[in-house]
Amino acid sequence: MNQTSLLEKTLTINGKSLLEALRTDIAVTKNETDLLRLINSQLKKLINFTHIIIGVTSEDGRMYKVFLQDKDLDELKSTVYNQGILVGNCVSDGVYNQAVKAGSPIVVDLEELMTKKPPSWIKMNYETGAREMVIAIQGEPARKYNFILFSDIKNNFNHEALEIIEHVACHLATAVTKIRINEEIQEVEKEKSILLALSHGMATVRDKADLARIIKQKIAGYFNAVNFAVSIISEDRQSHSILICGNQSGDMIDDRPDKENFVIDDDIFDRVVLSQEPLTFSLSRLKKMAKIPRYIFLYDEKKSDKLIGVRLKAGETVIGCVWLQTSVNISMILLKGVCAQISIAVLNIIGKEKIAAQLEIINSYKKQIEKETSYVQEQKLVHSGNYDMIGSSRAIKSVYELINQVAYSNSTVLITGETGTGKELAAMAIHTASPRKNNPMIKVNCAAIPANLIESELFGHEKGSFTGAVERRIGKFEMANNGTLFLDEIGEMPFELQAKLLRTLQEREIERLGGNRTIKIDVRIIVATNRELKKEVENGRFRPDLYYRLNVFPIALPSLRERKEDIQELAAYFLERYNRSFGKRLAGMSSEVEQDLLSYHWPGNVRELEHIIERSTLMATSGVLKEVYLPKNNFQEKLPDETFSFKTIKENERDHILQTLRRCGGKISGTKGAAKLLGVPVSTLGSKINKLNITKEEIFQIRI
Ligand SMILES: Nc1ncnc2c1ncn2[C@@H]1O[C@H](COP(=O)(O)OP(=O)(O)OP(=O)(O)O)[C@@H](O)[C@H]1O
Repeated sequence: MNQTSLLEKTLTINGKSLLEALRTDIAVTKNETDLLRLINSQLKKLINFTHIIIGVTSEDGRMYKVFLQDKDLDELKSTVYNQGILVGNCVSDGVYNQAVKAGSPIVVDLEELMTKKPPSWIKMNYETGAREMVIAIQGEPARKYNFILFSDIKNNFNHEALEIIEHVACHLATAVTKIRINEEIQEVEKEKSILLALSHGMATVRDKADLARIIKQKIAGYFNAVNFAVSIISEDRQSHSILICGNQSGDMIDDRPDKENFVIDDDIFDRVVLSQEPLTFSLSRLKKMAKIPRYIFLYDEKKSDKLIGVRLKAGETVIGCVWLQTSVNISMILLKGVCAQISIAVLNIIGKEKIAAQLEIINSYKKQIEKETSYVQEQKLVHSGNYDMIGSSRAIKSVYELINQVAYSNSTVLITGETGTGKELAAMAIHTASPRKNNPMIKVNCAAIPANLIESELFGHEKGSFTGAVERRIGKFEMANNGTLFLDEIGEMPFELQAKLLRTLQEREIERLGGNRTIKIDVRIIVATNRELKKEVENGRFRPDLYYRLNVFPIALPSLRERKEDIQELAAYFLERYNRSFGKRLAGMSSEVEQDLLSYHWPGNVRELEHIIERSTLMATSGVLKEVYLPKNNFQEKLPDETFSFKTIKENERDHILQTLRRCGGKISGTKGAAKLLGVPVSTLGSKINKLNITKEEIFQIRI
């Protein structure tokens, strides 16, 4: 009779072998709970023991850790205990390896072991009252199970008990293997269903918020994520930034840190990017590094010390990483599967954002081009308008000659003359007589643009080249390409910019602000000023080299005082023009008016003449122009620029109505009323007075 049958015989109760019953029950055990129940109900009938631990070695055979323990033992559920026994112990701790070496169950006297240096889990058991234990090892070398039974009395485990333990351990090992396989199958099924649910969710991801929501709902809880982040690598691959981050309970913080770019210069990020497998880091250790990468501070090690990094790949390219801070052991296979799906979603988001950004750029270009086209058209319109140069005096004729001489060439022209003498008109005449006439003439008034903006106005800028440069903008030089650039009031050009302008004129190429490529330009330059540039040079306000570069072909426009013989012709020309635009039918002007015009000294030159005729035409009723409104005491009056102020037609209309009302003593209707004089119905004048807000005080307060 062999040993087992002997045992079975001894342990037979009511004709039934307890061992046989246990063996059969163990064989059909499906899960951990059943197995524990069995151990408590049946094994304890065969052997006297307080509790049991079933452990398993790691795949590499270097560690062993708890697979199952007697749940009744509350004292052993303390964190410290679990940390020791659950995380794992080294197989060469002096206890485990001794049992392996023995080849059969060994009894360990815990009191004696406590005098040496026992593993912490033994200490913990001793503290709960255990004084003796049996350790039995079973299974393949790569996957060994250990069964540890404790007793609170010494010499509890006799020879017979050891035999039973050895015998039962063999069956328990089979049962545990089965349970573990079952659990693994269940785990794989669960992982599959998670991945399936995730893939359904991922298919709906359109943006960061969607991805954050899906991760929070479907993954973060499963991985018990204290923190979860997805970071993406920049296009130049020099930095990475957080796309989304959050945790299972709190909201996924969507945009918070993504503005921050972390330069890829640390070992941690590099290691994750290079590793095929997820990498686990200890946060407390990372935070002891000499140079801690800033993104590591997103994770508070007090919540959990474990940070797992997994790379996200699109084809062969690593596009970012997933960071998972968790306190539990997670399936790395599942994590990799999850990350594969996150990669697709991230790629979609980045792609969409990129397309959106490109669309935005295209739209802004479109808008800019539309703006620029309309500007150019406007410019063309102005310059192709029938604004002939009027005058047949010798002085102006010599100007025409110069214009004709220079127009066909590409030479730079410097037009000088008092304000309103027709410098811009002359520039236009040069352009329209030149081979460039079908291309734009672009005007820049150097005095009208703030000094700090002239450079970008002339040369353009790239997006972000300075605060406020929210979009790329081409400059006037580029706009005028193949045409003419008219720099009015060149004397106002900031000194610092004069050198750059000189360089551009010499090299015929420009570089946009913030740009890094030079752009060839073919532009004819015409500049104008009412200052004496030579004097500006002498006073150090204008660069002499630029002055000489501009002064290639000077044209000096005569003042109207110097060509009085043109006044009549010009006045008739303007009268005709404003007759048309105001719908008037003035046949001409009286000889008194002609005389008045001739005797005036015209500090504002042709512009002033034009405005006076415009105003007088507006005020005239019918017949001939009998009166012109010249400034009083004009001969002694101040400098031209100070005397003349531009007015809109509306302002002129207001002034005119006001003056008429004053002359009529505020009378609106009747033969001597303002309405009659102005040639409008009384009701029209009444509503105009209201609209233009002309008050009684204004009418009566001021005497003309
Ligand atoms: N010879 C001319 N024939 C017809 N109109 C003229 C003549 N000269 C000037 N004008 C008109 O006078 C006005 C002022 O002319 P323009 O703007 O060319 O002068 P400017 O010398 O450039 O003035 P500023 O120095 O103030 O810029 C314009 O409306 C223009 O059409």
